[in-house]
Amino acid sequence: MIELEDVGYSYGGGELLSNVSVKLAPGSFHFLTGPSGAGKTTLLKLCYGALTPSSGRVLAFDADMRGLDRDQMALLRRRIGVVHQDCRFLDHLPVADNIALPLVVSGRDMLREAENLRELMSWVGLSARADARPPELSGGERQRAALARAVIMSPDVVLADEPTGNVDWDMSTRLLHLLVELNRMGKTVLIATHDLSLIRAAKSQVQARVLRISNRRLQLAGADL
Ligand SMILES: Nc1ncnc2c1ncn2[C@@H]1O[C@H](COP(=O)(O)OP(=O)(O)OP(=O)(O)O)[C@@H](O)[C@H]1O
Repeated sequence: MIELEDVGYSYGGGELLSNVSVKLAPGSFHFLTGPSGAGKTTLLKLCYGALTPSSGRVLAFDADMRGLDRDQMALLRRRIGVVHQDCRFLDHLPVADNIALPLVVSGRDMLREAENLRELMSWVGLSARADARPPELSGGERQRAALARAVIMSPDVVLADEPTGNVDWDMSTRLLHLLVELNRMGKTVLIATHDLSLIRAAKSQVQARVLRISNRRLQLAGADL
């Protein structure tokens, strides 16, 4: 699905990632962990083409991202749903409209999509909050809305950047459960998190590989988490 081949990433401040190779196989579930500033968000951005590697290459659905033109990239990005760390809502629009935004942008017939949107809002438990504005939402509601928006285009891959940041434990496990459900539906899932207790909680629900960024390298974490 998504494959990083010997990827390095450098910026003005120096080399952040070095010789990173990983394959997110179809239907797999991965956690990505590591200390703050290790490069988790950067690695996610490389996976969905928001950043270009300084060396090596990123393949998505067997295509080298670097060789894709704008339209091809746009099509590819529809197959990858991203839950951003900061949610990124349009605060003047109701929650339902924010969730539906990817449909609108891609020119879908919103009348035909209405049922899809209703079902998705119910799945994340936000039916009663459809008309609220994002600033009125709690942290957990924001994260669930961000998850709904990430999957409204039925992507094959879901990349979630700290989806349980700023929510309590009950909400963290609820969000985790939603991501596990997506995986059971066949989606490839990658969650970046510094929360090791979340990773431990997932063990009884899903077979997950845990990747850790340490000293610019990506390693497979052992069972000692
Ligand atoms: N293009 C860039 N220009 C400047 N700084 C950058 C750039 N790319 C990454 N960085 C820096 O690299 C570091 C890694 O950032 P990143 O957000 O990927 O880490 P992270 O592991 O997700 O951290 P956190 O857990 O705190 O979210 C940060 O210090 C960031 O400021």
